[in-house]
Amino acid sequence: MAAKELKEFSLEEVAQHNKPGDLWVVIDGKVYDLTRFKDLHPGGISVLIDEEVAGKDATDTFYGLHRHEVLERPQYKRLQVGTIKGQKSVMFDRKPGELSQVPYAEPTWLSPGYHSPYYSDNHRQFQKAVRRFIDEVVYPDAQAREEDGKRPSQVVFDKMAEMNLHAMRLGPGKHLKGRVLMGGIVKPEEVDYFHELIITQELVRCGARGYGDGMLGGEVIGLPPVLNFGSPELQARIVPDILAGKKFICLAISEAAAGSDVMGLQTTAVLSEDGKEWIINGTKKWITNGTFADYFTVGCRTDDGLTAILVERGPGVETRQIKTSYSAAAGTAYITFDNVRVPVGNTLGEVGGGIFVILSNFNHERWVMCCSSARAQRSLIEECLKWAAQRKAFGKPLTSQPVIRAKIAGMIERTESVQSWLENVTYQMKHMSYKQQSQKLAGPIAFLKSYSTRCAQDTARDAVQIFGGRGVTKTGMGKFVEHYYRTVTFDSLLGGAEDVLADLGVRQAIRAMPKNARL
Ligand code: HEM
Repeated sequence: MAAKELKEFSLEEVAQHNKPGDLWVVIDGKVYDLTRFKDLHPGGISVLIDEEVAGKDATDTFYGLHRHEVLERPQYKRLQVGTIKGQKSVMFDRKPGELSQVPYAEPTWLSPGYHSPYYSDNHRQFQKAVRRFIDEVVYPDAQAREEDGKRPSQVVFDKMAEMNLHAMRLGPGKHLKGRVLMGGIVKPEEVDYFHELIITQELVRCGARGYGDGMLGGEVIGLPPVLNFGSPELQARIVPDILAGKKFICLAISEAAAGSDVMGLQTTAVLSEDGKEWIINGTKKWITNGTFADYFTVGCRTDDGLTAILVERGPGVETRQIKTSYSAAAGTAYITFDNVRVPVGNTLGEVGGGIFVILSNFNHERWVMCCSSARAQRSLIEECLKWAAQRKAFGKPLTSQPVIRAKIAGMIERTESVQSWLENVTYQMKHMSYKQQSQKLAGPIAFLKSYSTRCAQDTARDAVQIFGGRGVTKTGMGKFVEHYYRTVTFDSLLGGAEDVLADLGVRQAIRAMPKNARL
C-alpha cells in the first residue's frame, strides 16, 4: 500500500478542528486526526475534547501521560494526517544501536568526553555491534515474550548462535577456539571478561528480567561445570549443540528443603549393581530454564559426599513450571528425578568432589549477576530522569522538586559506585587464572553482589516513589519501573542471598588475617 501523503498545516488551520466530530491535535510537530479514535482512546474522550487539547499543540500534555512508543505503534501512526509547516519533529525514545544522550544513562566509558583504563578500541567496536544486534533482534522478542510468558523464540537463539554469542557468554576460554565471534570483530584469543560484561549489560537493556533469564541463564551457570570438569567424550557429545542454541542446559542444585545449604541436598545418586550407571532420585526447585532444558547439571548426594552429574532429559525426568514474580519466559522449574539412569561417564569432576565443582562456579555466576544488576539500575536512572523532566506537577516539571532530585542523586551515586567496583573486579578476573580467581575473588565478588543488590532495591523503591501509581502499573509510562520493582528481588536471592554473601566476604577476610597482626 502506498504511504499516505502528509499535508502541511499551520497551527491556525489545525485550530479549526476542535470539536468532537472533527478533532485534531498536534504532537511534536505532527498533526493527528483523532475524530474516530477518540471513542477508542484508552484515556477516554473527555481529555481529548478538553479546550486545552482539541485543535491545539498538546505535546507537553501528551508526554506527561504516554511513552513515546505509543506514537510508534502502527495502529496509532496511521492517525497522523500531516505536519506543522516549518516545524520538525524532534522527540525520540531509543534509537536502535545508538547510545543514549541522557546523562548517566550510559557507563562512563561510553559517555562522550570521558575516559576509562579498562576498555580498548576493540571493546568499543564490539559494544556497538552487540547493541545494534540486541536492539534489532532481541529487544522486540524480549518485550513480546515477557508479555506472553513463552520462552525466547528459537529464531533469536539461532541468530545469537550465528554470532557465537552463546559461547561468548561463558567468557574467555578454549570453548571459543575456531569460532567467528560477532562477525569477526573480536578474535577468540582476544576475548576477555570485559567482552562478556558488555554482552550481559547490553542484554539487560531489554528491561525484561524473566526473558533475560530465559535467554540461556541456565547455560551460563549450567555449562561451565561440564566445560571444566566433564570428560572429553561428554563435552564432544553435548557442548556443540548447546553453543549452537539447539539444545538447552540448566544448573539443578537448590531443593525445596536446601537452598544456600548446599551440603543439605537430598537428591541421591546410587551406583547400579554393574557400576556402569548412576540411579538418581530426588527433586530440585527454582531451576532456571528447567522447563525446556535438555540437560541438567545436578548436585547429588552420593556415598562419598556430594557429586555433580550431568543428567539428560529422558525416562524418569519430569519438569513443571513454577509461577514466580517474573514471566514464565525464564522457564523456572520444579524437577523430579525418579529412578533416572545416567552413565557414570556423565560424572562431573571427582566422585564426592561435587562441592568443589559447585563452588568453583559461583564466582562467575555472581559476577554475571553484578554486571546485570549494575546495568539495570542505570536503566532506571534513565527512566526517572526522562519522567521527571517531562512530567509536570503543580505547573512545573518534577525535576524542580528537591525531593525528586535527592532521590535521583542517590540512584546515580549508587549506580556509579557499583559499576566502578564491578570494573575493578572484572579487571582482576582478566589478570587472574581461574584458580587465582577462586582463591582471591570469592570474598570481593560476594561483597560486590550483596552491595549491588542492596543498592538495586533502594533504587527500585526510589523509582517507584518518583513514578507514583505508574510505578506499580504494568503498562504505560512506568512499565519498566513496575517490572524492575517486581523482579529486583531475584538478583538479591539467586546465586546466594545478600546476608549470606556479605557474611561469606567477612569470613574470607578473617581467614586471610595474618596470625601476628595486633593493634
Ligand atoms: C495520537 C494521539 C494519542 C494516542 C495514540 C493515545 C493513546 C493512548 C494510549 C494507548 C493510552 C493507554 C496508556 C499507554 O499505553 O500509555 C492512552 C492513555 C491516556 N491518554 Fe492518550 N493518546 C493520544 C492523545 C492523548 C492526548 C492529546 C491526551 C490529552 C490529555 C491523552 C490523554 C490520555 C490519558 C489521560 C490517558 C490515561 C493515562 C494513564 O492511565 O496514565 N491522550 N492514550
